[in-house]
Amino acid sequence: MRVAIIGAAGRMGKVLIEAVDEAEGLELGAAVVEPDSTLIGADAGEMAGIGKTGVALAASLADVKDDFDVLVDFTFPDLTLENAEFCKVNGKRMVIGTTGLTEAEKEQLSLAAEATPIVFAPNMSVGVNVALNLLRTAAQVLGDDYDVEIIEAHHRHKKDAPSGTALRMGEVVADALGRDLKECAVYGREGFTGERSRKEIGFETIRAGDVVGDHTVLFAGIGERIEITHKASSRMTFAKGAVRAAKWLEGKGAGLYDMQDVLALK
Ligand SMILES: NC(=O)C1=CN([C@@H]2O[C@H](COP(=O)(O)OP(=O)(O)OC[C@H]3O[C@@H](n4cnc5c(N)ncnc54)[C@H](OP(=O)(O)O)[C@@H]3O)[C@@H](O)[C@H]2O)C=CC1
Ligand SMILES: O=C(O)C1=N[C@H](C(=O)O)C[C@H](O)C1
Repeated sequence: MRVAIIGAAGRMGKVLIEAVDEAEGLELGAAVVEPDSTLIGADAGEMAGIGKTGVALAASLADVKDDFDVLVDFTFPDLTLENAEFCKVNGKRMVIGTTGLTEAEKEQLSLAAEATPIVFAPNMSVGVNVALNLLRTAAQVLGDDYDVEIIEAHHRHKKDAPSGTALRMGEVVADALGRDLKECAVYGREGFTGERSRKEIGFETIRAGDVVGDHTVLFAGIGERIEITHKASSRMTFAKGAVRAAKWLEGKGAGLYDMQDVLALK
């Protein structure tokens, strides 16, 4: 199966090139950088620091249309939606790690997935996806007696907040507690806020240095608290998940899937 990576010179893009190069059964078919990049034409592997791959960095998906079967996209919402339309029209499968999409943008993605199979997940690591199931269990057992707060930390370059993973964690916990996250989420606190309402789910965001991605969900009751924490120490954990998702897509029909489907955790 031939894989194209878009956003190839990005933090995730470079690691994805390495992960695809190492993966059995996958071949790097194309790597796309932004259209004004001075890197166009350079070898993708050399740019990623793994030596020659024989794949030249391209300026657009249209330029490499015949060179891949699956597109791996860790970029930003506008571009991801554009790419999903391209994949829909050209019969390409897709693995999407991009976060920060609005509800309307997610709806647009669902429409593209009616025509082509797409795995879309805010976090491709096995650990986070196992943690989502632990959170569901914890919330079901602890119920409304425990206050829920979600704390996440990422590197200084991250553009969206809270992280896609933190939001997904919030959705899972809210769902298990019979709440709607849109109604009970509180994003940061400042000033004279009054007492905490019992059913809110709080989000706290830290942006600092080179933190790859830390998430903690705190369930705090009277006399005890439980913290479920995941810490990513290398982006390779996300890239390996994306590789797994790309392989899993082979033979799948059109539809919007996530990593819980890929890992059979549903
Ligand atoms: N699901 C998951 O497991 C994970 C998801 N993510 C998400 O992935 C996304 C990307 O993160 P990260 O790699 O850190 O971000 P980066 O900003 O490092 O990467 C994005 C890359 O896309 C490039 N780009 C911009 N426009 C185009 C274009 N038209 N064509 C091709 N490439 C283009 C950018 O180039 P330039 O900088 O020159 O504009 C940049 O190199 C984020 O949404 C992040 O939250 C991250 C890690 C894990
Ligand atoms: O931007 C990042 O770096 C990450 N983004 C994802 C998110 O928003 O949840 C996943 C991971 O934590 C790294």
